[in-house]
Amino acid sequence: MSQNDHGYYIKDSIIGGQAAGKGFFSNRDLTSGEPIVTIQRPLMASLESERLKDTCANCYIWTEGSSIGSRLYVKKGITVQMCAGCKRFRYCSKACQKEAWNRGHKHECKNLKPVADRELPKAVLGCMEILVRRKHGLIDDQMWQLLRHLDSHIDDFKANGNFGGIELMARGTSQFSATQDTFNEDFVAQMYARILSNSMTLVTPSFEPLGILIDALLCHLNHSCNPNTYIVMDGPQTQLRALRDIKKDEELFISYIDPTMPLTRRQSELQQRWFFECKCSKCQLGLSSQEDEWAIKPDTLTTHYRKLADEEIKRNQDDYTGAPTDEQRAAALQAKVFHLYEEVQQQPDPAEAIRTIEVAIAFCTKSNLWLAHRQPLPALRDDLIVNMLAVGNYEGAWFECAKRHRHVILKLYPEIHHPIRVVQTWQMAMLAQYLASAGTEVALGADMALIAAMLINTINVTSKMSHGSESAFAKSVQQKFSEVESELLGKFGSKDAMNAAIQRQVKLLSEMGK
Ligand SMILES: C[S@@+](CC[C@H](N)C(=O)[O-])C[C@H]1O[C@@H](n2cnc3c(N)ncnc32)[C@H](O)[C@@H]1O
Repeated sequence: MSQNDHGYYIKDSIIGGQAAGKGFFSNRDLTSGEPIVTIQRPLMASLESERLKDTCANCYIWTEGSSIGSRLYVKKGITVQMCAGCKRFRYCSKACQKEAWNRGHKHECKNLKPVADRELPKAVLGCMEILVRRKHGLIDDQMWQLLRHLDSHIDDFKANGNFGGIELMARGTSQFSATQDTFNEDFVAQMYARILSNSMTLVTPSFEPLGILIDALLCHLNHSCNPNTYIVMDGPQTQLRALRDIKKDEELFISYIDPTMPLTRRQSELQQRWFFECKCSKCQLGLSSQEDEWAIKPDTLTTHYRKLADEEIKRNQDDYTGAPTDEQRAAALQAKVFHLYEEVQQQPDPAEAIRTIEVAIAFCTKSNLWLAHRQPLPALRDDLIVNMLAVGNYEGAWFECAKRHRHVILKLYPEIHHPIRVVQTWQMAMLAQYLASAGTEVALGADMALIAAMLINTINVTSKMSHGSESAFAKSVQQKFSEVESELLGKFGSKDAMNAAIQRQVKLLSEMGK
């Protein structure tokens, strides 16, 4: 058992009666929102191909892609310049370029030059970085041993038929990194497989995905669909924080996946990517957790939807056995909606995406089966908001935000500082502010500036818990709060008058989300 004074220790873990390798445990009582581990920079982080074009490869500032002013933690006018050597990585400043150069880029830049116009997957680039840095003495023995002890799941990759692809990628990785003299092909294939099965998603402070990261310490965190901690990022700084109060010696869990998905989706994603059957406290509830709750009993489906479900079952016969049951019908309708949801993820045109989302949402509501918090309905609504903002339908996006605020957020993210709850509420606040500045009359009697102020006031408290008061995100919220407060105080004359006016908007906000 390795002990330390950071709030955690690592030891063997048993989850739902099955061995789960090593895991993190708390070495004292922890309070909700408390930081547990802070890593200044993970061992390796690698950007998606698309993000290489607009994101600093050192501090991971994403310069583009803002959803209506909610990314105020990004300095205005910031741009990235391409490395003149490799023509692949971009940096937001000379200082960032220098830091990356000294961290190891100087040993790979010239090798990447001949393949400048070739797209290389993030895992290949990440694996190259690790091999090059170790070859040149830039990863110490202790970190290297931790990394080497991570499970590569090679046998699982062999069993699922993906090992051939791994060998191919590993060959390219060896060649492009010019490390064949130091590591043999088997070793590189194992390292590549370790990256695939142990990496986490690199995200912005507002949870937009940027790429992957590997950290040999954080990789020891096991998964639960009912996690008691979460990871938040602030550029390269990666922090593990408590989602709830945690007792000494409890295991610390993060969620590797979206834990709001129904049981079968969660299980199959965990099995496919991490090769285990989840027996966490939520999975042990089977179909009786809120993620698998339907609005009506499947045996009360209308004839129309029963017929549609039977057609789906017939079309996908291999997935079902015996005569259709009511539960199978509900599962078939769910599979159909997930299919539409997956179509939306591949759709680059926002107007087309909106059309598909509206079909899927109408299917959920007209079948009467879906509760507002049952997936993929909330995920479809999130995508609807993003795509409506992309086409400039700010009012439409507002009403979807109001519905999410009223029906979904409290249910899926009950903790006041749940980072997704904080970020979604912040997006909504910034949208309200935009509508106020545009003078849009959203609803009779609605004062969008006051609604924005009310939401910003809440987030000003909760973002300090979710992200930490020193984070760029919480600081940008604090700054916005001060601006809004002084503006409104000027208008209302006193805090009491301002708060009374805000209170009158609370009911209206709820009504807008009906
Ligand atoms: C990132 S590693 C976590 C650390 C791992 N336990 C170890 O000892 O290296 C991911 C692997 O841990 C195991 N694991 C994580 N969460 C689990 C869970 N809830 N139940 C069973 N195994 C789990 C699986 O083998 C998974 O592929």
